[in-house]
Amino acid sequence: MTYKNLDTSTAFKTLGALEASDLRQVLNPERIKTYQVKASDTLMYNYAAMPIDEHHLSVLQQLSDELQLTQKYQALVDGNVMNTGENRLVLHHLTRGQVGKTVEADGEDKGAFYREQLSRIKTFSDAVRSGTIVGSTGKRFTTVVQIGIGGSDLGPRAIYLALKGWCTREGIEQLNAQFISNVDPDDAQAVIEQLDLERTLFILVSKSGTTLETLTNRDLVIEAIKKSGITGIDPSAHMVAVTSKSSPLASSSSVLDAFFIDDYIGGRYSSTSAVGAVILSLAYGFETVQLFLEGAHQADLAAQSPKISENAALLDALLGVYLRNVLHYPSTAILPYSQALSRFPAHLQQLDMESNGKHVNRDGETLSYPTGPVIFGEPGTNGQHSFYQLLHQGTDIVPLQFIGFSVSQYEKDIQVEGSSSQEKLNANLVAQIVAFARGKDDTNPNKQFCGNRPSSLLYAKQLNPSVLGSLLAHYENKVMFQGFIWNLNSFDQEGVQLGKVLATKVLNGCEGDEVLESFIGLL
Ligand SMILES: O=P(O)(O)OC[C@H]1O[C@](O)(CO)[C@@H](O)[C@@H]1O
Repeated sequence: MTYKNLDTSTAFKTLGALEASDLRQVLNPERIKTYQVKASDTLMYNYAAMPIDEHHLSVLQQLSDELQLTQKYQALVDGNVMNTGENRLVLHHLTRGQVGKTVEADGEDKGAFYREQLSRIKTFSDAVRSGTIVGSTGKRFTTVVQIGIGGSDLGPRAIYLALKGWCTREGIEQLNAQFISNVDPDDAQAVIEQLDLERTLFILVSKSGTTLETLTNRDLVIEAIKKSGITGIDPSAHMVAVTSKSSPLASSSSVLDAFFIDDYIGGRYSSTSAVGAVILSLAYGFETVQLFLEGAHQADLAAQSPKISENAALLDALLGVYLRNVLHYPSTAILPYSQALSRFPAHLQQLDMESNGKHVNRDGETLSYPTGPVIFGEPGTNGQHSFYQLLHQGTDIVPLQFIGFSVSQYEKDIQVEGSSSQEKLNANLVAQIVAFARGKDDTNPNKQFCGNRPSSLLYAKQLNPSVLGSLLAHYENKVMFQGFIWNLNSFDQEGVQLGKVLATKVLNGCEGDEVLESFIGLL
């Protein structure tokens, strides 16, 4: 297998010479029906509103073949060292099923290790949910609070919120879940204020076991429990850990139990490991976790096909690179028309920007082309009343990724003026795609919409655990393929270190406790 920079590729040069399709002209019903690929059995990727035609597609296929993108994916799932910066395997796919070969590392079968953790999570969460395991004062747990940051917060929080409505309508018994992430003491305090501590189980999540924010928040919570004045309450009976076996947390005796991941699961790729599974299983039950993992596994299997006509993640990745490196668009907006996905753009922000926000290739050589775009987003229709003005009429073109569902989660809706709220939501979704693509002429330049603004659509019937799993894995695989295309290592994050080092310097007494004083003191 060969690794090479994008700008040395023959197919990329051919791609650059093609003229982009004009979306004001090309969007038609036939194209909408045919320009789509299954991301899994339940999730579709539609690219009718992308500025490309059959010619571009055939060159994108050549680009994929030339850069051996699916072979690289196969190498990854087969257990090769793909995180070259940290000399690690990349195994998050194994947390939801077997895509490649059996992987042996650290003297064990890694698939068996992740399955064993899942089985322990099932046993533990069943016991908590049934009341077999109770708090230190004998009361049943009704609330779980995840303490973690970055990948130990964003993905789990996004998936928890994404499934609440579905689980409620299904009648699934639920434990309430809350999250503490920021080292800002107000974040923890706002959560603690609302808790019945006797009925609360904290989940301390840190792969490294050394993250300053998480350890500080743990201590803050322990202090709050100790100071609560509740007779007989024991903080260690109200806390479990999710960490790696080599972390300092693993040997801590001050937790009720510990569940493990390892160095081969990157934080932003850890939602389907114990990092996401513990809270999801406690809150919604293990069956919900299983459905979620199966959906993710389906998308992983679909990502193996070398044909872009069968591989939505691969095609989404290639089209994203076309927009970024040929049309030079610097950002991408994620626009879920689903309130349940309110934190999903924030998760994708970390996934994409921490993975592919790199300026050197996997061999450490400086790249001469742009890599990962800036990612941002909000659910529709809220975003429409906020930043869509710039998207429609601003001077930058921002590619858009819409996400939509036919049926709401609670399935409770009313008709107002002849339509339901869900119909209004989806009417807005498709109206936006057409408005961005086609624009509108007007004699008043202020009311002119230039159009020709690209978008794609991921859609399914309803946001359920399996669809959510597919959606999550689709994006993980898209980001991975883009990393291969740009010849990056998408699995380390050295860019977050410098700020941590300088903050520690300030804390170690470098200078002052006022913001400006410490700022000057660092120079
Ligand atoms: O799970 P940990 O080790 O506490 O790390 C939390 C987060 O910190 C980061 O390393 C960035 O600082 C992320 O990649 C990670 O998700």
